Amino acid sequence: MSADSEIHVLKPDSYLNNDNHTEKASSKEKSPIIYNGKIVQVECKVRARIPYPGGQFYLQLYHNNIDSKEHLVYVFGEHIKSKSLNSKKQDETEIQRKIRGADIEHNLAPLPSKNQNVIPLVRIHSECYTGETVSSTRCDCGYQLAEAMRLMSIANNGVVIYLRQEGRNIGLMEKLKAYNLQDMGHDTVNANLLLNHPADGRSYEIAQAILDDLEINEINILTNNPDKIEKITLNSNITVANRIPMVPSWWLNKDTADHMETPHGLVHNPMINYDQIGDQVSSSSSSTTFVHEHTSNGTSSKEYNEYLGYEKDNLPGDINKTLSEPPSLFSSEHNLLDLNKPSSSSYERHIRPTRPTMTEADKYLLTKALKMGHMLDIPKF
Ligand SMILES: Nc1nc2c(ncn2[C@@H]2O[C@H](COP(=O)(O)OP(=O)(O)OP(=O)(O)O)[C@@H](O)[C@H]2O)c(=O)[nH]1
Repeated sequence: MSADSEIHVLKPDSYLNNDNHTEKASSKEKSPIIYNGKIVQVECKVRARIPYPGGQFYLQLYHNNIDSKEHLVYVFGEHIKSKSLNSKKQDETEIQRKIRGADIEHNLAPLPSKNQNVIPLVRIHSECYTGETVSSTRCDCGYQLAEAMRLMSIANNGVVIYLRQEGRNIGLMEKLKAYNLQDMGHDTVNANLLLNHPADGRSYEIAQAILDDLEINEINILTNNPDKIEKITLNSNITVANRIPMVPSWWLNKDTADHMETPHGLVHNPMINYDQIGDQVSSSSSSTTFVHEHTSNGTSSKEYNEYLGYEKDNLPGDINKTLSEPPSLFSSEHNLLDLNKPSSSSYERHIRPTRPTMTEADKYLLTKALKMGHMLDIPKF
């Protein structure tokens, strides 16, 4: 079942047209958020104003009782407040409160009064050092973050929950190994499986607790990932009012513009034999498992691999077999930045131009659509 069958889908532009805004529903009764039998608790330790090329937002740093990571939140809009940040601490002086950023308002931008009752845009984003900091063009993470921030800045009503789940929670070291496996011809899913990691090992209880801390219980979510929608609403009082697709800008050129008009599902592309790709995804409550090795009629997903430019079937299996075979490197792509121009900010760098040919990021996106069930229609290349 597609998440879109239950959730209204909005195009980013239509969200920003105030006529399509949905008013906040009254809050429902709350139940505690549980992870491994433990009630999840989060606390916003500090909040600070961040000026950036798209405007200003508040960066909030959280601690929690589940892991030792410092999860972050980017708040767009003065009206979104943290309960834990602003709660009174024992023996705290006024200056100490100010240094934590409690109760401080900077009047970041004039807030259109009607936005205050509107369901906020929410992006639950997993850390991607490679895509966001060193601008790897092997994924769309940097673009997604920049685009989410752009939309929230315009709406002046949104929250990025930035979870420190590098590499879909396998960590940077394992992710770099996965990068090497991708250079040997595997896609991002198979690379994880070959390293004995789940294709996607993330869960979202901490994000649920952060939303609760922000007193947000109804969201307009920016995602293509049905698993994320399912997990953020699981056993919680959070409801998703609308989904705003995160279609990469370079998939929205004139040749591909019509793909947004199609319902979720794959646009017919003569280069792919969809019948032979078979069932792409089946979900379990703990992790997502992928059905891709063979289709129900026994044929392999060879066409899928060929389409993406992978040389062989390259299905998860014996890692020694992988290592005994010579790496097949993709051609490198250095045409995204004009190196003769002054260096642009990472925000600008991720707003990428239209691309005529299939890149490594396109292959990553196709793998997400074809093997991970992401709700992305495929343009013609
Ligand atoms: N293991 C692994 N993780 C990756 C790779 N490329 C990006 N990531 C991680 O994938 C996460 C983002 O997941 P995606 O599947 O791209 O997107 P999503 O968050 O599930 O879905 P959207 O909400 O639609 O963006 C981040 O934590 C990235 O670090 C890769 O090649 N291997």
